[in-house]
Amino acid sequence: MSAKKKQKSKSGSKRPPKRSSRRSGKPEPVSREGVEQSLHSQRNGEIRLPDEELTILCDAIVARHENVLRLRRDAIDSVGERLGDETPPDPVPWYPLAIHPPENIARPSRSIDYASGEYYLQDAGSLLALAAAEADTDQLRGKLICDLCAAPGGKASALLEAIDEPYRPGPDIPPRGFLLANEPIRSRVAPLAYNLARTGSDQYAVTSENPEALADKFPELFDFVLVDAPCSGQAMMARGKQSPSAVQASHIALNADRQNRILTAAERLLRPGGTIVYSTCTFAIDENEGQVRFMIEQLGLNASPMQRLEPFLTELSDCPAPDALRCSYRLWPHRNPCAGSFAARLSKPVSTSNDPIDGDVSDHDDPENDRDRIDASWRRSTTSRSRDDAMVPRDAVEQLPFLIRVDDERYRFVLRDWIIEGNPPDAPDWVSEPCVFGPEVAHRTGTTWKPSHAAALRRTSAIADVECIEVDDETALKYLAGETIPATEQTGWLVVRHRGRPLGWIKSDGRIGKNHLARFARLD
Ligand SMILES: C[S@@+](CC[C@H](N)C(=O)[O-])C[C@H]1O[C@@H](n2cnc3c(N)ncnc32)[C@H](O)[C@@H]1O
Repeated sequence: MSAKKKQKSKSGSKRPPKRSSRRSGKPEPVSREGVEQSLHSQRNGEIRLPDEELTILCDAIVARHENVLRLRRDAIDSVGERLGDETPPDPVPWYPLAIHPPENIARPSRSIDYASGEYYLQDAGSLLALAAAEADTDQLRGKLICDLCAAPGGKASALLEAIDEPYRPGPDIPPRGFLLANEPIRSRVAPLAYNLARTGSDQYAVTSENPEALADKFPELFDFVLVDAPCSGQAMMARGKQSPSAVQASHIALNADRQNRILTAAERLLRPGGTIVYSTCTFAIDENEGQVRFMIEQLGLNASPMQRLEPFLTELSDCPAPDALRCSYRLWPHRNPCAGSFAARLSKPVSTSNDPIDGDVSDHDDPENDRDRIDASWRRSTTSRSRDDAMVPRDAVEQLPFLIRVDDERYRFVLRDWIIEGNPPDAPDWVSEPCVFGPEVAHRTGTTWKPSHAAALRRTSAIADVECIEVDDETALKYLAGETIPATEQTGWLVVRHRGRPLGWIKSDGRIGKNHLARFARLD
C-alpha cells in the first residue's frame, strides 16, 4: 500500500481491519447480544456503546488484524537502517518499540531478521500490557520479575529484554534483572522456552506450576508480576482461536473465577511495594475492570495509573469501585489498529499492620534501595538442592569443548538427566530448585551430547568461546531452510552467524557444515 493510499481514520488508525481470510472461509459472526451482555455487568458497571458503534465493534471483532513487529531493543537502529528512507517506520502509538510491517518486508515471518530474533511478531493489542509494564523504558532494569501465565512468551520475551544488561565480570556490577516465566500447561513450556532463548539472554528460568503452588514456594519475592490471564478470548475470535461461546455468560463467569484465583496467588508472589500488571484479550467487564475491583477491594492493592496510557482509559460507567477506573485501559478493534485488549496496573502497599507508613510505592522508587533489597532476596536459598549442579559429565565436555568451565564465576551448570542447563553466575540461588528449569545448553541422545539451540542463540559473554562461522544472506537463507552449507575453515560444532547475530548450529567436517538447526527454528 502506498503512503498516499493509507487512510488515517478518526481514531488514529492507519490500517482499517481486513476481513479475515481464514482457510475455513468467513469467520462466524459474533453474537451481538453476547457482546452487548459482556459489556454490561450487574456487579461491576457497564460500557455504553451507541447501537451503531456496537455493530461496528461486532464486525471488527471477527476482522483479522495484521501482526506488528516488536523490535528487539538493540535492533531499532539496524532494522531502521535496512528499512531505508523509502519506508519510514510506522510505530504503534501505545508502544513505540513496535512498528507496522513495512512494505519492503514481504513476509515478516520468513525473513532472516525474524529468524535471528531482531523482531517478534504479535498483535498490537498485546503490547498494551507491555506498555503498562513499561517494558519499552529502562524502568524494569535490574528487577526480579514473574510472568505467571507466560506461554508462548510474547510478553515474557519483551520483559526479559527490558530487565537485562549484558553480563560484564567485575566487582561493582549492579545486579541484573531476572525473569521467572511460569506456564502451568506442560505442552506449552517448549515454545515458551524457545521464545525466551530467542532474546539471546540467559537471565531467566522457567517453571510449570499452578500459581498457588508457585506462591507457596516464592512468597513476596518479586518486584513485578505480570498476569496475562487465560480468558474468554473474545479478541481472538478473528484468529479462529476462540469459538463464539467466548461471549456466553457462563464461559465468562468460569474465566472470572479462575482469574480471581490466579490474581490471589499473584498478590502473594509480589513483594510489598511491587507492581502488578493484569491483562486479557477479552472485552467482558467481569474479566477486566471486575478483576481490578477484586484486586483493590479483596486483595488490598492500589491503583497505579499511568499518564502515557490516559488516552486508553476505560469508559466504564456505574462502576462501584472508582479506583479501578483510574488504572484500567482498553484497546478496541474498531478504534485502534489491533484485535483489542485490556490492561491494568496496580501496586502492593508497602505498609503492613506493623508498619505505620501508608501509600503505594510506584515504579519510581529509589533504585539504590531496590538493588539492596533485590540482593537480599536473591541470596535467599529455599530448600536443599536435589540436582547435581556441580558436575558436567566428562563425556559431555569431551564432545562439546565449549562446556569446559573456564571459570566458576562465569557459569553455573545444572545437570538434569539428559539435559545440561546453564545459569549465569548472578542467577538467584533458587534456580537450582528441582521445579525450576534454566536455559538449556546441551542435551544427550543415546551416548551423544549435542549443543542445544538455545546455547547457539546466547549473546552473553558466558558462551563467547564457541566457535562461529559468519555467512552472507544467501547462505543464511539456505541454512534456515535446513540445507548444508560450506564450512572449510574449521571443524566441529560451529554457530552460524549472520551480521554477527547467531542463527543455530552446524557440525563441520572441514568441508561441509551439516545442518543442526532445530526443526522448529527453520523458515520452511
Ligand atoms: C493469554 S495466554 C498468555 C500469553 C502470553 N502471556 C504471551 O504473551 O505470549 C494465558 C496463558 O495462561 C495459561 N494458563 C491456563 N490456566 C492457567 C492457570 N490456572 N494459571 C496460570 N496460567 C494459566 C495458558 O496455558 C496460557 O498459556
